Amino acid sequence: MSLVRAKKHLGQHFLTDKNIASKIVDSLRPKGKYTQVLEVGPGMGVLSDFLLQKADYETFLIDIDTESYNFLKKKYPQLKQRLINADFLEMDFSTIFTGSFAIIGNFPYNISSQILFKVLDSRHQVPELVGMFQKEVAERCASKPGSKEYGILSVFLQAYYKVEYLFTVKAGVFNPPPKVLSAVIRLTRNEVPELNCDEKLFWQVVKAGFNQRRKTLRNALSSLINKEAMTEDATLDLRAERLSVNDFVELTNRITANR
Ligand SMILES: C[S@@+](CC[C@H](N)C(=O)[O-])C[C@H]1O[C@@H](n2cnc3c(N)ncnc32)[C@H](O)[C@@H]1O
Repeated sequence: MSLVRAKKHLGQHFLTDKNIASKIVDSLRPKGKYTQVLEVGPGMGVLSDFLLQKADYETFLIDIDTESYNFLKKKYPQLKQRLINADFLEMDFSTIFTGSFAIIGNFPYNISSQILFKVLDSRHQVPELVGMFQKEVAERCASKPGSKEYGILSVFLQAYYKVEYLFTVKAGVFNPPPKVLSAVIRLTRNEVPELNCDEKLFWQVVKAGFNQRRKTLRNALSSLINKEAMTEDATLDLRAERLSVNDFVELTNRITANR
C-alpha cells in the first residue's frame, strides 16, 4: 500500500513511534461513560491500529483528506460507514451519535482552537477527550490564573472539564517533523456539565474580560455591568487573567444580581 503524501495545509505530520501511539490510546478511560470513540484525523492509522484492538468501545474515524480516507478504506475494510471522509469542524454529531462519545486524535495543529471550541459546544455529549496538540496550546489549556498562557480557552475548558497535561512529545517522532514540540492532554468532563450561574452571561464576561486583557474588568466589562451598583466590587479592579473559573462564576452571579 503506498503511503499518504504529507500535506502541510492539512497539518499532516505522521506519528512514527508506536509506543507513543499506544500510550495515547491507553490514556482513554471509558469505564462505561461512553461506548463510542471518534478519532479526528487518523491519517495512516497509527492510533487507529490500537483503538481498533480495544473491545471497550466502537471506533469511528474522520479525516478530511481523501488520500488518507482511501488508504484507510483499504487498511480497515471492516469499518465501512464508520470511516468518514469529511471536515470534523463541519460534522453534525447528531447524525452519527445518539449518546455520549469520546474524542481522540493527533490533531491538526492549524485548527486546534476550533476543535476545542467545537468540543465545548458539544460538551453534553463529550465526556472525555485525549489528544495531541502543539505544546503551547496544551499548556494554555491547562494553565492556571496569573500565568501568561491563561486565557479564554483555559477558563472555558476548565469550567467544564478537568484538564490534565499528560506528557510532552518531541518533534523527531513525526514524519515530517513539526517545528514545535507537542504534548498530550486529557479532558475529563465534570459530573455536572453546568455552571452555577447564567452561563450565557458567563461566556460573555469571560470573552469581554480577555478581549481587553490589559484593562481592569471594570473597564473591559463596562457594557455588561451596572457600574453604579458595583462600585464597591473589588474583583472588578482586577484583570481577567487573575480570576479562577470560580471567581468568574461568582462575578457573573453578582452582575446578574445588580442588574
Ligand atoms: C497531525 S496529522 C495526524 C495523523 C495521524 N493521526 C498520526 O498520528 O500519524 C493530522 C490529521 O488530521 C487530518 N485533518 C486535518 N484537518 C482536518 C479536519 N478539518 N477534519 C478532519 N481531519 C482533518 C489530516 O488529514 C491528518 O491526517
